[in-house]
Amino acid sequence: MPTTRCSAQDLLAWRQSLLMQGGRAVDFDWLLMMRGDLGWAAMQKLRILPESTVHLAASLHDLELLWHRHVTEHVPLQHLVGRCPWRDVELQVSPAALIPRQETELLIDLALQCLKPSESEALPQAGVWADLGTGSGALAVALARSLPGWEGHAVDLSAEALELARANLRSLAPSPCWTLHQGSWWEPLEPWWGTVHLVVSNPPYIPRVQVQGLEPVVRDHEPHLALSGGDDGLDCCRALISGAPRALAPGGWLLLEHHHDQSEAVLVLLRDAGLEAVQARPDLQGVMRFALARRPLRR
Ligand SMILES: C[S@@+](CC[C@H](N)C(=O)[O-])C[C@H]1O[C@@H](n2cnc3c(N)ncnc32)[C@H](O)[C@@H]1O
Repeated sequence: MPTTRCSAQDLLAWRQSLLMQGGRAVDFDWLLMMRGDLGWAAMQKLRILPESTVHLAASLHDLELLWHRHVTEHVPLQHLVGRCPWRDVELQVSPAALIPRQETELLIDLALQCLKPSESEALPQAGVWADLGTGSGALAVALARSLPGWEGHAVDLSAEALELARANLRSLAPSPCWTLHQGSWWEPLEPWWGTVHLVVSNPPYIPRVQVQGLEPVVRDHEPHLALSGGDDGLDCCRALISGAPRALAPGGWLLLEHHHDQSEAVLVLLRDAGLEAVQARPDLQGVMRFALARRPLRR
């Protein structure tokens, strides 16, 4: 593969000239890291030691072509490099599924906290988890790695997304503790209804009319099946919550990600479904983006 060797100041001047075409510096530096293998520390060194020599794992020409496609056709950089760092892994990504978002990483921390409310407790050794609307398989990969003794189920309506999830699970969580299912939300898990201890879902939650107003990098390149949540954005949350009391095991947890302005509505849906310990949780900006609840132990 062609590589590049040049001075730090030449690289910075080249970077500046490409940023004049458009796009964000933070995205350009992400491309340098993911395709050029130029880490954060090396990036800082460019400015401190402008005379130093830099090695990139790609040619400047290749990087220019990728940046040009990103700026002119709004192709997500993750699609151009085919990979995306997420939690402690690097996932394969493609137009078949949503690019996993950083905020969704928190859903895993929240889920593990539900299973292990205090530091002194251990995670349960066995159980059943499900990731409904798995997309690239990001959440399923994280659960399979965190809960190795558990049985896992990842569901999606999209066959293409499931193929991507399969590739990620095979390479990042190779133990045979997970199964993929094509179908709608709880429906393919009917044989397991009443036995699922932990369910995570980042469903499509954008109100239909807002989808057309999204940035082209999202609207034109990510599957609309992963984005639109119906007229008010809550159709998928309603389906997930209404099935939860039957499908969860007694005491089992449901954790959902939702849009920035849906917290109250989702909490009401969870309470109305008869779930208990209903709580909202914020993202790193302090915005309530997650909701959790559990099935009561006794009815
Ligand atoms: C917002 S994406 C989330 C993907 C992945 N979990 C993540 O966090 O990156 C929502 C996913 O739900 C899937 N989906 C949409 N409708 C569905 C349905 N009725 N049943 C199952 N999955 C569905 C989409 O195909 C998409 O992969």
